[in-house]
Amino acid sequence: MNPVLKTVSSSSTGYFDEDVFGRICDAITDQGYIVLKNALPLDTLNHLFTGLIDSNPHQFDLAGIGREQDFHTNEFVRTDQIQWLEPDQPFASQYFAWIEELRLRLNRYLFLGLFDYECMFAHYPEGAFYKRHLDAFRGSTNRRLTTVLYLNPQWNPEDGGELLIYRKREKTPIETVIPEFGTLVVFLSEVFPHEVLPANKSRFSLTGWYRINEGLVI
Ligand SMILES: O=C(O)CCC(=O)C(=O)O
Ligand SMILES: [Fe+2]
Repeated sequence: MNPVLKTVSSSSTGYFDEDVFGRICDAITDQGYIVLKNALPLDTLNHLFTGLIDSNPHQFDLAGIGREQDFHTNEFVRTDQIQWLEPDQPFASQYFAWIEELRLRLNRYLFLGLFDYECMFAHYPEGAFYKRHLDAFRGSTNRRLTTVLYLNPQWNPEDGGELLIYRKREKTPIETVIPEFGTLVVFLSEVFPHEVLPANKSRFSLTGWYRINEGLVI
């Protein structure tokens, strides 16, 4: 093997950067979250972006709060639109392979017991927002780890749309994330309140959750 490639392992769909997985596992252990630029291969990002721009905007539904019987929309809390992603969509296969590899590492090193993963494209039209919230839904604790991947080429700081991450009961954010193409955020879903500020143009993210295998706690 080429020594330059020694920290890179291959999969059926591409190459995994061991260093990136190690940094995510370390950060989740030490501080519960991480913000990383260019964590995923460019090829994987480009496939997702192609899938996103090919998708029919009418397939985006107004996002709701809560799940199943608890589901309702509330324009005072969030005004984004969403579309769930399925693993059998070809443009998403590399992404799901990467996510699965990360799941295995997190379980191996952190014993998180992550069982599966669900994700959605979210479209925030100009002016859309999502007020401060926690991702673990009321009545359910099975979302354990959140991932947010941004797919906005040529995003400038003055375009707004930042993700603010807080510690519970604190008003000053610990992180202000600019939603630039390729930036990935991973955090413990029940631990970090966060919010999306309005942007002055369309903003796209791919948000997902690793879940543990627990039933609803009602
Ligand atoms: O798009 C983002 O920056 C975060 C979205 C979010 O918090 C959510 O969908 O729960
Ligand atoms: Fe969220």
